[in-house]
Amino acid sequence: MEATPADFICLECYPVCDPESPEFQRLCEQARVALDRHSVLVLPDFLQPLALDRMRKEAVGLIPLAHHMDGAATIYPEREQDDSLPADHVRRIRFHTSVRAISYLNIPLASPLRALYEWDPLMRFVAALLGLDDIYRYDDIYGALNLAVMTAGDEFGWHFDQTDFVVSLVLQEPKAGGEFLCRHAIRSDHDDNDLAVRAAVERRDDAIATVPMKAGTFMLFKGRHALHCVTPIQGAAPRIVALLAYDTKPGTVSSPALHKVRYGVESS
Ligand SMILES: O=C(O)CCC(=O)C(=O)O
Ligand SMILES: [Fe+2]
Repeated sequence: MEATPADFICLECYPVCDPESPEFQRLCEQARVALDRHSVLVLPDFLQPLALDRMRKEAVGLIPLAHHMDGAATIYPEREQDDSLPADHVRRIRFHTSVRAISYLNIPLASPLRALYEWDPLMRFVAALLGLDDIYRYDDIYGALNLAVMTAGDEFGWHFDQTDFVVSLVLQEPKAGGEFLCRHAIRSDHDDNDLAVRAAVERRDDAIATVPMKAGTFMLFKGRHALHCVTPIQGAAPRIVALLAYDTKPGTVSSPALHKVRYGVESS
């Protein structure tokens, strides 16, 4: 029989289709505490080993379709640089990023990863973890679901996201490095909190969390207000992460500038 998305998940630990179960309720409580304290929830061994292997092999086969983003950007990649600020202002500092991205358009229709992203019970599970009645898949044909491949020396500079929530599924871990660092709720919609942001990027901040990105892990992250980066990859094995994006509003998409830099496409 053909596998369904439910078969891809370790249902014993993560009963995503059984919201009434005590384990589901316990996960929601764990999520509430983790997201409130750190903006990030980590569920290890979420993917079944067989599904993980299929998804990893598929991702490796798609690498030739990836766009290589290699450049420096500020922590607010969506904003125009403000030249009236001093040159060393934290909002003008550029951080290096090198990542190969495979867009949603390039993920085959029969892909198990696509099936999992487009499966409503997973989205309802993510909404429940967030304590929300409804969330929406990101409406971006390139970025809603994408694969990020990073090889030796690659890193992802400090930034904030343009989506409310992202689930990262780790398909392959590097030998070393490639850790996800994040600083919980450092800014709000009304306050950029530049002083605290500077302390974080200079690593003078005890509140920076380090997430171990082990293969099979599900990581739910609130990246719009939490500053984050990925440390340089070490070793021959690429770090491969699938990024599943969601938003509180329907119809949300990334900016043309982000499409250009991340996927190499003109979208306006
Ligand atoms: O690769 C990761 O773990 C996160 C990448 C990231 O922050 C992003 O794509 O915005
Ligand atoms: Fe990000």
